[in-house]
Amino acid sequence: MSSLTLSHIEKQFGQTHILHDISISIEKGEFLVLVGPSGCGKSTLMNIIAGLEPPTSGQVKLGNRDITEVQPAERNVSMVFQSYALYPNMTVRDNIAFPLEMRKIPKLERIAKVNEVAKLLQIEHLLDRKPKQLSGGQRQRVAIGRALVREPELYLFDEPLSNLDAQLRVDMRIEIKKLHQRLNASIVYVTHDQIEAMTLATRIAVMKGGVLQQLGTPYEVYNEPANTFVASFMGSPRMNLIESTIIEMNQALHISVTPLASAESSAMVHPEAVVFKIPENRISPVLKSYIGKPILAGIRAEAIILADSNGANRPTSEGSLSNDNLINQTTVHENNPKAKDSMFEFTGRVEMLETTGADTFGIVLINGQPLSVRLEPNVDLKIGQTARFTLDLSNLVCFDPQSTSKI
Ligand SMILES: Nc1ncnc2c1ncn2[C@@H]1O[C@H](COP(=O)(O)OP(=O)(O)OP(=O)(O)O)[C@@H](O)[C@H]1O
Repeated sequence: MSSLTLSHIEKQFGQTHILHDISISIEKGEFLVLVGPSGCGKSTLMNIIAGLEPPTSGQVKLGNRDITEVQPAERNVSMVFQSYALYPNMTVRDNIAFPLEMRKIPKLERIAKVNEVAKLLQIEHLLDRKPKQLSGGQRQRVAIGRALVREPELYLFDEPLSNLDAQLRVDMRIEIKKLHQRLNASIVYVTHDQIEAMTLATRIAVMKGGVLQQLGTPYEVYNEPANTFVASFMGSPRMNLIESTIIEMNQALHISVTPLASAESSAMVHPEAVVFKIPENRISPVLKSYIGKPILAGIRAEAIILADSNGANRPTSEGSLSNDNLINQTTVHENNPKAKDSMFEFTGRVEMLETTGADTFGIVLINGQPLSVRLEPNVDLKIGQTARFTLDLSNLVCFDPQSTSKI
């Protein structure tokens, strides 16, 4: 297995600029997942790595070898396609053996390698069948087998599971993860599936419009997104981006949630300021220069939990601002010593509830702004009711509304 280095890759098709200055390095044994909206250039980048498409400029290196101009067959890279691309008239055995035959590997060695791969993928009993006698999942295994048998320096997987049904996708995802761990293979993998990206990747490259937005571990892209695009793209439901202003109060920075009145939500704009103290660990030196300025406060749905479904019977505000406005916040740790001091309570009205089985997702209005929250599956809430919620700001991410970058 080898490392892969893409340096300043540009790609134009005629006058259309598809990839802009893409530089990515992966270590030996890394599992890089490329994600991004349709048309952002993921497949074009894969094709450049495979040698199926030349870059307009830039360099591709496999280990220490510059392969930018090397023919696909000479690159020692295996690609697994979404369409499987099996030869319909050949048996499974011959399909898997094909890359070895092309390389003129002696017959006995070929047989041994095919058997070894078939055993690994548990398709030994299918070796004499033709592709049309296989299910989608079995075909995909054969396609993976054909890639494995070559023992390449790098594997490329272009949406390999997208033609499979939901259950098979999950099973194959686990198989691919196990395979990666077992072979310590270097892999570049394209997917539209968030869960695939989060569970398989050692690092994720998020692309938009041919530009690399962020390259980071699943934890980093999920918890420390580089900009609002990554924040919204990674994770379901998408990260809440709450229009707020940074204010200083009692020598501490706070977010003040901007009241947004719309025809439907005007009743839920809190009459008082809705202010939460920003935990120390979430304050970058730059954030201090935003005092008095608007920001977008990024908060994940799971950072908000139901505190009390009977919100109407609890006080909605506590404390006071120097200008005598009331603050709609209660620091939870004042009442519960076990709670973190990054936790606050607020009152919100439930606008929408959606159950997926394992979770219930809700939309709650806070100062007229919709907030996605992740709730227990059997939560006792009704649309239109007011409830108390606990908000944990320990993973708060602030964004500049103009540049959209993380502050
Ligand atoms: N051979 C080509 N000639 C001209 N334009 C092309 C060619 N191949 C791709 N494109 C364009 O390049 C852009 C990126 O395409 P690409 O297939 O790389 O995107 P993608 O991110 O893989 O999309 P999807 O997720 O839908 O597969 C698209 O606008 C596409 O129309």
